[in-house]
Amino acid sequence: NEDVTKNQADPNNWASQSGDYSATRYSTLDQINTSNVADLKVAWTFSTGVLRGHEGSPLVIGDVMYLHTPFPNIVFALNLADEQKIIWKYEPKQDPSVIPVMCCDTVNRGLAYADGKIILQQADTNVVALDAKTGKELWKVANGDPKRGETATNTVLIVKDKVITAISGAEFGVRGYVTAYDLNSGKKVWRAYNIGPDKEILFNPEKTTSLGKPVGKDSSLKTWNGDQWKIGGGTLWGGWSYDPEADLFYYGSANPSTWNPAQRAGLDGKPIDQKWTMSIIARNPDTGVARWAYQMTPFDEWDYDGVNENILVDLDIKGQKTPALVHFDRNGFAYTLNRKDGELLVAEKFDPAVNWATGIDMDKSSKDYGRPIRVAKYSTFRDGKGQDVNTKGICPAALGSKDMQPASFSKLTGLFYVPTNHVCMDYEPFKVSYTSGQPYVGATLSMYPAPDSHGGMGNFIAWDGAQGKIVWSKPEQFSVWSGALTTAGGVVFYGTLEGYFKAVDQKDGKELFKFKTPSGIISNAMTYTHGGKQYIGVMSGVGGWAGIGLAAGLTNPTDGLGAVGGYAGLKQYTNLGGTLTVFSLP
Ligand SMILES: O=C(O)c1cc(C(=O)O)c2c(n1)C(=O)C(=O)c1cc(C(=O)O)[nH]c1-2
Repeated sequence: NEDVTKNQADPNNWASQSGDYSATRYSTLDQINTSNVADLKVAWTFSTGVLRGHEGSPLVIGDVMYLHTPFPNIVFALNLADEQKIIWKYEPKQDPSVIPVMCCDTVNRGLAYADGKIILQQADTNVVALDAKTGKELWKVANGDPKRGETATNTVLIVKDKVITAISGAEFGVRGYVTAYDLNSGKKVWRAYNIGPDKEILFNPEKTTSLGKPVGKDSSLKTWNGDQWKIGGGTLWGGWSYDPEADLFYYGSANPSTWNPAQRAGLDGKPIDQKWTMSIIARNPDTGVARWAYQMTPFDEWDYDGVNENILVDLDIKGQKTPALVHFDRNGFAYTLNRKDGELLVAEKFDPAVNWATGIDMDKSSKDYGRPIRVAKYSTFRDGKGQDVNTKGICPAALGSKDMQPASFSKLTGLFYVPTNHVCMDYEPFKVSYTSGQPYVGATLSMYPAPDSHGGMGNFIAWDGAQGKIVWSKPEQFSVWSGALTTAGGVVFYGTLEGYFKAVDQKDGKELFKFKTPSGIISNAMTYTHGGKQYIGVMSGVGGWAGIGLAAGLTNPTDGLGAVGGYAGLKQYTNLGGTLTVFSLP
């Protein structure tokens, strides 16, 4: 979309959730830099009036900031040229019965802007286009049905005249799909499922490839036992990216359901892949047809959803400039692929705790090429005997070495800055039956800091995507559940679950600034200018999966799929909130 490209190219704006189509979250602004960031002061704050987890970030287009909230998904337009006065406020009417159908808090990952329209996807899956000037509703379309377990938390991707969007609910047996709507009318253009028959997943058996080979007929169907695929999960709710040159957009798919692997084994009782869950998929935005796909975790046994963002940068790999895609997966491996054809280039652990696999098979002649090399004792399937057995000490935990919190790529250093988790788990699968719209999980979990390490549950790291190596690592007490921002000022910004907003040096991870905001931070740092002055913004509001205990008032340690016990210590540091804090130099 030309308007999106134009707005993204102007660093005075923060024009889309990921900053640019490549999802680098890098800004060329440098007024605030390593030598003066310690002097940052709060310029202004804004209370959203909503508690629970605040994800995503505000957008800034020219003089206007557009701000969203978790359920009920209120949208504010604030006039930056007139003391942040509220220009308009949009409050959708949503049935609160959607709240218990959301797996991991009532979060929303933010708005999109194009051609004078603000696009919001509400928790109840309604996609709404608002007139950016007036907040008037232009069109509205239901992308799913919460009664079937379908909800929404994602931002949308706008490419050309299409609004591309996702669906959540793999913990409710929802079969995931990606849908394109016409930006001007809201009319549905195409829908592609991630699992099922070829004509529904829009895979071309001869032309869609995986690791360089055509996927062949029924590439998904033949990896499922019977009809399980119909309630098989593989939703998508993470970050998007788009390569205009290849004309491909990229996303990852979530876990197969249920979480009890014994219920998903093949007819012969052996593991089967459950394609295309846990996969990165590259599709054409006009037709939805897949160009390539790569599955990170075949036959998932741990809930290592593959939905994390895919960052598109050109990297020097073995002396060759390569159009790369870099992905930090929940399973603890960072993958570098060729984004044009899906060739696998690098796959290495970015979390030293990872123990469920020793590595990824990189031998092109091996029948297991591209597949994880598993460690039997951390299997929760155990040759079919894992049901009702508590497998202990699996690293990472189900929420992965990294969850939805997006990383950033700095053009200054050529490195990736990654908010990570450092958490392990015990996982006990049990038999569960499917009822439409009800949880379909089938596992009891407990979570704890990675043992024999620094005692904390997170690290903020710098990563070399060409070498597949950690450059530096900064320990954090809790998982870093906030998205990173890098700038040409040499600084990288992120927030912590305790509520600190931090600035560190891209070179060595040295902490240059920190400020305790009113609540834990799970949103993404952003930057913009107004009146020639650079500002840095971040929302606080604890929640998400890691903060679900506080957000939903849960205290039983195994509630919140094990996160309540794991992050119980958070309540000593912070409380619910919903505030935007904007910083500037004095
Ligand atoms: O499978 C799904 O459909 C689904 C949806 C969501 C979501 O929409 O927030 C999460 C997850 N899974 C999930 O596995 C997960 O770790 C997670 C973390 C969060 C969060 O916002 O903190 N959401 C979700």
